Amino acid sequence: HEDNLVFILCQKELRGNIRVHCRVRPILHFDHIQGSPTTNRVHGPEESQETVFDEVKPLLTSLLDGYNVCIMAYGQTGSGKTHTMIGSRSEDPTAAVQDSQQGIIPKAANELFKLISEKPADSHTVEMSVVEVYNNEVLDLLARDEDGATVGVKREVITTCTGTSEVPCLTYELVRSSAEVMQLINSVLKLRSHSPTLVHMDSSRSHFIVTLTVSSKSPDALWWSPRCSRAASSRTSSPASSPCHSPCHSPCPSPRPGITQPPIKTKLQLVDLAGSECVGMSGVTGAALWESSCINRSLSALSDVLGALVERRPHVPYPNSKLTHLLQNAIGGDATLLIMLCVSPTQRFLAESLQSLGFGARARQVQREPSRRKNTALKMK
Ligand SMILES: Nc1ncnc2c1ncn2[C@@H]1O[C@H](COP(=O)(O)OP(=O)(O)OP(=O)(O)O)[C@@H](O)[C@H]1O
Repeated sequence: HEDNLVFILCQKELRGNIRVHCRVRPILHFDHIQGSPTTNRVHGPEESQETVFDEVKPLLTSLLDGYNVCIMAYGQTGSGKTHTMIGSRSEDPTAAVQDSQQGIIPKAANELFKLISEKPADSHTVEMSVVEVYNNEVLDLLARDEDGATVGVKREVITTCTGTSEVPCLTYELVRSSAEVMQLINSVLKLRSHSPTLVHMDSSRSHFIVTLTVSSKSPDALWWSPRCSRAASSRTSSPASSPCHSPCHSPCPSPRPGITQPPIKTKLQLVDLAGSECVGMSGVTGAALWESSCINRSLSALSDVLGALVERRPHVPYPNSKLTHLLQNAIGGDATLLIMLCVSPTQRFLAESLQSLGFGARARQVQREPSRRKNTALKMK
């Protein structure tokens, strides 16, 4: 069809270890798509949520094997990032989303708890945090007011003495099932900023980051009922981390030093980025224009970070934006990182689609240390 694009993706250098998939959202009169090695995988418009998730599923196994994992959706506004990460929302917010319409986050939570159920009882606990980065501020979406209602509370990102980034006082909630994960996400999604634009009537104006921290006891510690889990059964602040600057952090005590090992913690970060936007096309003004400018600046900071990593520069500008500072451990650290590029294959969005593919190509050129396993003794039958 003359209005649509056929993507012919080609790439000279494929040297990095960041995986990049491209998802093309369906449009009317779509003919066909050709994929090639710019990305590790191209998901055509006809591919279901299930098929997309099949590619992601093995990462959940590696999470339980001791690797940090980050899955991030990137793309222009309206290209299908929220559809890919969370899934289609029904008109009726109280209605359950059909399995076939669920995105990566609910499916990943489901798979994670399925895998945990196959492990020895009480060997794993999962805590969850949810933040949004809105107008370059980090908001803790699980923080509650005195009536118990979730309210976005501003938090800072700091660099710890080990050079990693950390959010002191971030709220973590213990979750025991994928239903609990989705209940919490649905309760905070209403806090996420949305605005109508000329390109997308329900455009997300913030980056949305769900983190599931899995604590796994080493096999020799299974007899031990950890005091940490007692703390985690109520609401906690920053228990999953070791921020040396965090005033809220109280390290989990080892009950018998020298005999048991503390639990190993691995993180699954699921990121629905706000969409890059050409303000001329989206027609935003006033507060929405400021939001767009913050979104575009943070995405360009993300691209700068990738550029610095590609060139192996001694200084990587993570602190230039709250988004990159927050994602520092996943982008430059030891996490297995999958970027899902979302594109709308129409002539009208050619420049945005090329920009997204350029971002993906840059990510593919980053050569990082191979993902590191937290503890080789972790694998439990
Ligand atoms: N692969 C797909 N299959 C079916 N519908 C899709 C697909 N991708 C996107 N859509 C639909 O397109 C619309 C826009 O998608 P979505 O809200 O996910 O965009 P977005 O990239 O998150 O936008 P923004 O950055 O502005 O928030 C939604 O109605 C969504 O259901």
